[in-house]
Amino acid sequence: MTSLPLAVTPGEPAGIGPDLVLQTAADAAWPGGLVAFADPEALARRARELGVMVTLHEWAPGAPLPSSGLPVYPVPLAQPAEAGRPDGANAAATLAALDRAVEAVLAGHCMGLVTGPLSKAVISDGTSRPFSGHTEYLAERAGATGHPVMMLIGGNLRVALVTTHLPLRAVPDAITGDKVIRVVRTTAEALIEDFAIPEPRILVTGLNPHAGEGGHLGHEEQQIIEPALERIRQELGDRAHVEGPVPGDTAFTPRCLREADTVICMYHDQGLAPLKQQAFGGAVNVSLGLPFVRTSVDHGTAFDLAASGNAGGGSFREAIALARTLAANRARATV
Ligand SMILES: NC(=O)c1ccc[n+]([C@@H]2O[C@H](COP(=O)([O-])OP(=O)(O)OC[C@H]3O[C@@H](n4cnc5c(N)ncnc54)[C@H](O)[C@@H]3O)[C@@H](O)[C@H]2O)c1
Ligand SMILES: N[C@H](C(=O)O)[C@H](O)COP(=O)(O)O
Repeated sequence: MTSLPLAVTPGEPAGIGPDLVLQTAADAAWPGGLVAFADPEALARRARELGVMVTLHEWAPGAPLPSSGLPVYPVPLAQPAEAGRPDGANAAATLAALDRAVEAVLAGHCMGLVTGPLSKAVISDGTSRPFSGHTEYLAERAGATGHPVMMLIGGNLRVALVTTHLPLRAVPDAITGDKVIRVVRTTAEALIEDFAIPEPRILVTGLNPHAGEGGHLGHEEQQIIEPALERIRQELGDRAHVEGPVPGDTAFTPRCLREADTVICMYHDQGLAPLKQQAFGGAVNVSLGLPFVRTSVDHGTAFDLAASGNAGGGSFREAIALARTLAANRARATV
């Protein structure tokens, strides 16, 4: 299993995703083991723009990997990709590349999936289907019965989210007891099985300032989060230690973090702002609770940097390394 390649999708073809894939493949120290699902002509053009030398080899699932260069499963774009100028006409092909990569992973031809950044707006506008993010889309594609959890890992933080890509106004209604329980359960199971952390310590934040201040600043803690945590504590028993709800600011103080393996936050920016402040450019996004390993970068499409050669590849390299570790841990856990 761990000798299989990783499937990689460069993501938005006008963004920096193709740069990261090509620069990684051109690195003399690069040991190989990636297959790109992308338009070979678009990759070749970006390589020329970057001045990067990489030989691209057409690849099909099950075929042997070339001894050097970058294997590519071809997924043609509708229009030539212009660096920094996203084109909705390419949105369907960009999603198709993701679909082919997921199929290759599910069919056992690749050990996991590493995704480059997509623009949710370009995909939504270009395909006329709402696209809120890879996490939600992959869950749908993979037919996961569970509900995948978005976790970002960087610096000394692991942050998981109860709600992900939705308007802030919709967040309180989206936080239900069942959802809190599912997210804590999925996070605990992934920490134990994928990350090999026995008895993980999980800190769960509240939604409101000061975790609701005893009901004076909001009722979600008393009415929803506390009862849900009580139920999941009983379910998990000694397998994990769940604390909370703690105020969202206090959760990120050094003392709290020393006592936690993961912080579960109620909404996107409550968790990702502290994480990106600490580790942007070197952190990894991982989808917990999927039937396969999927990691991604911590940054977006950075249209301003596409084809400039100035896109940092730290997060992409970490995403590849973590995908390999998680795949190896999963393989060990299933023998
Ligand atoms: N994994 C993903 O698919 C993913 C993650 C985050 C954002 N996005 C998408 O990206 C788009 C743009 O989002 P944004 O502008 O908020 O964030 P962004 O990460 O694209 O850009 C924020 C800033 O960081 C810089 N930056 C980003 N990546 C960098 C890198 N590798 N090296 C150096 N500098 C880098 C950019 O130049 C910009 O100044 C949105 O459509 C969003 O949905 C996708
Ligand atoms: N929420 C992520 C971030 O801010 O880094 C990002 O948008 C990617 O999410 P998906 O992996 O679901 O596309």
